[in-house]
This record gives sequence, C-alpha cells and structure tokens, in this order.
Amino acid sequence: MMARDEVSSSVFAGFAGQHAACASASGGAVPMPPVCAVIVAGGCGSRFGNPGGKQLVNVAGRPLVAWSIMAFDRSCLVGHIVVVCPAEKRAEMRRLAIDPFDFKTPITFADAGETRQDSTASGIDAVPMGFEYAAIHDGARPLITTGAIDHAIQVLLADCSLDGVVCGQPAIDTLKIVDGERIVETPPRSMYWAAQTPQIFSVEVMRRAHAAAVAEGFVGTDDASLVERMGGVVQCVASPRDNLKVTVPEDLRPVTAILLGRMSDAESAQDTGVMPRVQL
Ligand SMILES: Nc1ccn([C@@H]2O[C@H](COP(=O)(O)OP(=O)(O)OP(=O)(O)O)[C@@H](O)[C@H]2O)c(=O)n1
Ligand SMILES: C[C@](O)(CO)[C@H](O)COP(=O)(O)O
Repeated sequence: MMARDEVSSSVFAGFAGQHAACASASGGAVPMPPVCAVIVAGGCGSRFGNPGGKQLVNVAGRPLVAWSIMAFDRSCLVGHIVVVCPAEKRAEMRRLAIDPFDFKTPITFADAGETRQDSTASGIDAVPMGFEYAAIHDGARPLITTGAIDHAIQVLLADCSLDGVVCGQPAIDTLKIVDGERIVETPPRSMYWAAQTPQIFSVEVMRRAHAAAVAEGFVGTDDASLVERMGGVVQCVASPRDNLKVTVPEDLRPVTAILLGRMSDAESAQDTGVMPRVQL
C-alpha cells in the first residue's frame, strides 16, 4: 500500500550537490541529491535541565546541534537541511550553530511543535519540492557520521520494497518485560533492536503517515512507528554503536570524549599523511 516508486540502486553513484569534493568525483553531470535532512531541535530539554535547552550547549567546541548539521552537510546524497526549532530561537540558532561554520548545503527552518512528532511533521511539511526522501534526525545525536547516513540512504534507495529505514543497533543487554519493577517475562533478545536516528522515508509516505496519526490520535516515540502502523515496510540498518542521544547531563561526558577522540584521530592521520587535511 505504501510502496514507493522504483528507484535504481545506481542512482546514488552520481549525486554531487554543492560540495566541491562530490562535484569533482561525479565528473560533470550533477543530478540533484535525493534527500532532505530534517533535524529536530525543538525540544525543551527538560531531562537535561539547562534553562536554555540543550541544542546550543557547547560540546567539544561546537553547539550540540551543529555536529549533526555538519554530518548531513558533508553527505553528497543530502541536498537540503531543514532545522526544526521554536520560531523565537531561529536567530540564535543561525548565529551560533550555522553562521560560524562553512556549511555548503542550503539550510532553512521550520517551527517546532508541542511534541517531537509535531516537530517532525512540521519539518516534513517544510521539505522543499523536488526532494523524494527525508532523513529525520535528532539534533541531540551529535555522534552520527556522514558514512552512517550515506549507508542508510543507500540501503533504502537500493531496495524498492522498503518504505523506510531506521538506524539502530541489535539489543545487547538482556531485556525484561516488567510490571512496575517486577519482572513479568524475559523475551528473546534476538527480536529486539534499539532504534536511533536518522530514520529515512519517502516524503510522500511520511506525509501520509503523519496525516493518519493525527486523524487517529496516535502518538509514537519515533517516526518509523507511524509508517509501521500503516503497514509500511521499514528495515533496521546497523549504525555505529556510539550514536548516542544527549538526554541527561551525564550523557555529555561520553559524547564529548568520543568527539575529542575522533578529532585527535583525524589530526594524527593527517599528520602521518594517511588522510588529506580536512576541516573538523
Ligand atoms: N517538541 C519537540 C520535542 C523534541 N524535539 C527534538 O527531538 C529530539 C529528541 O528528543 P529529546 O532528546 O527527548 O529532547 P527533548 O524533548 O528536548 O528532551 P526532554 O524530553 O527531556 O524534554 C531532540 O533533538 C529534540 O530537540 C523536537 O524537535 N520538538
Ligand atoms: C526517536 C528516538 O531518538 C529513537 O530512539 C527516540 O525515540 C526519541 O526519544 P525521546 O522520547 O524524544 O527521548
């Protein structure tokens, strides 16, 4: 019912966007990248507890949300980024998390809603014409990498039976179903994944799924659940284990350590000539 148009798996070979590196790799004809990123950064961060929210908190030298924007900006498959935040925060978001960085991808804003689901609906509505897919990502997951984004997009584009893909990890802990704190059952772990973002869908499918959720009063904790309940086919794609979400202040410690570690690894590789010098 929600099948999307057939897309050749070869299409992602030549997307070049505005990025110099991508453009030179494509060697001429430059098709439009098929994906618009929707970065939801409209929550109030109540569990984090900072009065101004968490999206602009400095993490390893950048505002939290800027790390996610950077990862999508570097993807040749992403041609536009919509940042979802409260209207009154737009100017501050632009001044602190966008303008200081040399992002090449066009970035526009959409207004946040009351819930995360309302915010993703608003972001999907703001996807410009011409983009067939939307990659919805939490602004609070700064460790996502361009490689993981591109891999997930490629899995979706390569399989026309899919309505969407969800980045995540197979469960590694033993899981318990509980009533209060009393264990009711220990389900087979092999059936469980921990879902993360990005979650990527056809824009059309996502718009229909949101309309149905509103009509039927359904509120999910992620975007895929809206598509699943419509009978959509959604596949999990393994993404890096460290794609953590900053939810409470303690999350900053591992996230900062990982970002600093990545920067240090990149510097060492550049110094030993293993990698060309890149801007971090
Ligand atoms: N109305 C909302 C609620 C959440 N989000 C975004 O959804 C992502 C995941 O949500 P979460 O980590 O729960 O953030 P908050 O809602 O801000 O946190 P809390 O639930 O602690 O208030 C975050 O990037 C958050 O900014 C959003 O755009 N709009
Ligand atoms: C979408 C999500 O990041 C997938 O893990 C998560 O469900 C968001 O959860 P929250 O309730 O907004 O923290």
